[in-house]
Amino acid sequence: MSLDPEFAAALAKHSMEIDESIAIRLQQFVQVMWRWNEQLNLTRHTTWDLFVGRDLRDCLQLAPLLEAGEEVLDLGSGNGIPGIPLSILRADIEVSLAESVAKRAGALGEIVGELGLPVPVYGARGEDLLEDFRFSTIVSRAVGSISKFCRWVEPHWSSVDRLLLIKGPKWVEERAEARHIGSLANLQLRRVATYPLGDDESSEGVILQIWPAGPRGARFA
Ligand SMILES: C[S@@+](CC[C@H](N)C(=O)[O-])C[C@H]1O[C@@H](n2cnc3c(N)ncnc32)[C@H](O)[C@@H]1O
Repeated sequence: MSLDPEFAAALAKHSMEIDESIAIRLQQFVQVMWRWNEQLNLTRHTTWDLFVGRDLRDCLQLAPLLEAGEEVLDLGSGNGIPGIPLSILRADIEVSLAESVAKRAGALGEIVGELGLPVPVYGARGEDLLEDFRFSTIVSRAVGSISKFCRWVEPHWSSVDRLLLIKGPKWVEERAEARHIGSLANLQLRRVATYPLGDDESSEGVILQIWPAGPRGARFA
């Protein structure tokens, strides 16, 4: 398989340099996911420019924040973003996907199967998985507000070290709300990446790291 010229053009337009073998794996993912998108509502990003400018941009910002050997859960994976690109970009981490809508989880299982990726897919609410499984990092995009995440994970901090949440410009209001209602008590929050979103240079994406205050979270402080 060779690189689709429109994908190559979008990568060049957004100044992203990616090893060709990795780009081809990403292309396979997108093509299979877009096929499933004809039956299920998985994404509105159905051009290479939107995939690269929005989805891949977020994944490329997230990937270097993970350490080798991490066990990562993508909570609310939906169309597989960020979890599937992450597993392609970082073969040295273990990625699992949680998706609560059964049809979408089924499609994700078919997608990772077709791509031959070692990525377990759980048709379940991500927070419920924390009863039985441990993950070093939960990653997530477009699933819930900061306070909602804090509430979901609050009983399970013994099963996860930190959250890395991909957020758009509304993160500041979400943080204010979370502080106001006390969701961030006993937690630390730090912005660990900031980057321009798409063509709109005035709009920023961020990645927020949230972890327990005190000795347990000392290595992130
Ligand atoms: C808007 S989509 C986002 C999909 C993808 N992460 C993205 O960024 O494009 C949110 C997905 O999260 C799923 N979801 C919401 N709450 C969840 C939870 N607690 N556990 C697992 N999946 C959840 C929804 O079913 C939906 O498929």
